Amino acid sequence: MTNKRVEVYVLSGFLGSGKTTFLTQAIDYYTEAGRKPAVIMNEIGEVNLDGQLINNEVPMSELLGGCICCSSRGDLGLALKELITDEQPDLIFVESTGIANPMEIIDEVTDASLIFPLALSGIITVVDAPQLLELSRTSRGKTFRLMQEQIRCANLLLLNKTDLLETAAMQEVAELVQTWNPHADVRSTVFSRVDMELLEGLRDVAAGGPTQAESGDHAHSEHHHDHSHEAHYHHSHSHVMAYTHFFERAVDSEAFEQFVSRLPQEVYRAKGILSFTDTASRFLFQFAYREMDFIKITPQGQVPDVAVFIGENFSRDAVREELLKLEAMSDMPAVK
Ligand SMILES: Nc1nc2c(ncn2[C@@H]2O[C@H](COP(=O)(O)OP(=O)(O)OP(=O)(O)O)[C@@H](O)[C@H]2O)c(=O)[nH]1
Repeated sequence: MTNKRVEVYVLSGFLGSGKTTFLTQAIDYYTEAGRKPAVIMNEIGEVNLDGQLINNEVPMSELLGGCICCSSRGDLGLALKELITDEQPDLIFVESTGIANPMEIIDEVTDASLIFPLALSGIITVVDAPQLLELSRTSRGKTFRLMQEQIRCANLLLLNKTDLLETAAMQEVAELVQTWNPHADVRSTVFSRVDMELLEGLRDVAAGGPTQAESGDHAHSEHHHDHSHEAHYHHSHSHVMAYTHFFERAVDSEAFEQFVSRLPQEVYRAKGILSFTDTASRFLFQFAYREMDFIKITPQGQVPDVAVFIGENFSRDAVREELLKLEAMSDMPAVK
């Protein structure tokens, strides 16, 4: 009976670090190996855009419009139960929002494992290595502390986007991360590519190794702290905000690119699905840590033209105004 427990992997990492990039590869790996993966995705925006990148044969449950760690306790447990009952997967990946504190999620998964046939098998944190390095040199703010927390609880750490770093800088990030979490298996990655067999080895650690034992204690004490005192940073996501824009009209691709490149520094993540007046295909657009990326897609199901902007204390109105101006230049209707 105990062998039949569904393996649950918590995937954490700051916004845009490469979690979905990792997830698509993990899904391919397990599907090819004849095992059935399922996914729970949590997005702070009102639509799940990352889900578009996931093979539509993979059972997926969505927790939208908020952060797992702030939404009512039990939502994640319920989603896990439903997936297990309805789909009988072999393993489940829980992709948290980039702003979630994984401690709370670990807490919920372990709570659920008391009642349902599942086991927390690994905590994988994807780190945007260049971003962490810059933050460690320049700021000690909330984002930095959240990243630190996400790194501390992992048993597999992917130092991602190393294609954007020199060797010396890479060394600096690796050392930093090692001091915060000496227990984790740390790997440098480009586009989150890693030998997926590593995941198989995580189970032993998660089953009672130092990382999990520490995280467990931590989760409980932090949790207690949150509810009894002034909101702790990871529970007050008030500094992080999102604006979701549903398009009425398709916009010009170049004008849109220019608009994205002019976004204020405070907007550190944006993504969307768009139709352009000057392209035949629709595009999934990504903006993370000031880098822009457009991928041609044919969305599954009915997905409207939409873009989500995530950042700290930026003006939603200003972003909206700019987008409305772009829309005003077009007479081609958007997909709604
Ligand atoms: N240069 C570079 N870009 C990368 C790498 N890994 C991922 N990216 C890009 O970074 C962007 C964000 O990647 P995602 O996998 O969507 O990140 P995420 O963590 O799922 O993002 P959220 O769901 O918003 O938190 C995409 O445009 C990726 O193509 C990398 O190693 N190097």
